[in-house]
Amino acid sequence: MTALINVVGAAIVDSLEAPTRLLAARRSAPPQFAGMWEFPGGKVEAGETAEAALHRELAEELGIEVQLGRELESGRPEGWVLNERAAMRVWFAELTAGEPAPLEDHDELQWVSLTGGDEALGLPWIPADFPIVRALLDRVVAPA
Ligand SMILES: Nc1nc2c([nH]c(=O)n2[C@H]2C[C@H](O)[C@@H](COP(=O)(O)OP(=O)(O)OP(=O)(O)O)O2)c(=O)[nH]1
Repeated sequence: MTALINVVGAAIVDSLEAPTRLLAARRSAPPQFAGMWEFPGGKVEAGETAEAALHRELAEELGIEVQLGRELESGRPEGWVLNERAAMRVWFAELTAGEPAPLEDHDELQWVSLTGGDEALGLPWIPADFPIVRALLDRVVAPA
């Protein structure tokens, strides 16, 4: 059996304390994901912690630094299942430095409302991300 690919993603919100908006990112590559929205992030590299990988990916992709908040629990240590080969852990995050820009892998960024109905769910996310977005909306409405 091949080990799962560990992916990390950030749910970047305007405020960890009282989130009202989420920063979604539209992928520009590879072709099967281009045009779909996702949580910025990427694969954890060998010898790297998940949190360090997320900070690295956010710096590379968006040119930002963040403070990580709590993890969006999936109920499994490996995180949210993306497909038969990969799972993604997702953390809430708040900007601490930089202005997000689509430097790498994305061609558009958009702040979407987490409080005004289903704006976030209206984006064409990568299909595997919809349960994650729904869980995030539930968490924001009813914080743990
Ligand atoms: N970053 C991210 N990847 C996601 C999400 N949903 C989802 O299915 N994926 C998939 C797409 C890819 O198969 C994989 C992550 O790969 P990636 O291309 O972002 O990773 P990376 O930046 O390290 O890229 P590379 O070194 O392989 O080129 O997870 C998501 O919300 N965010």
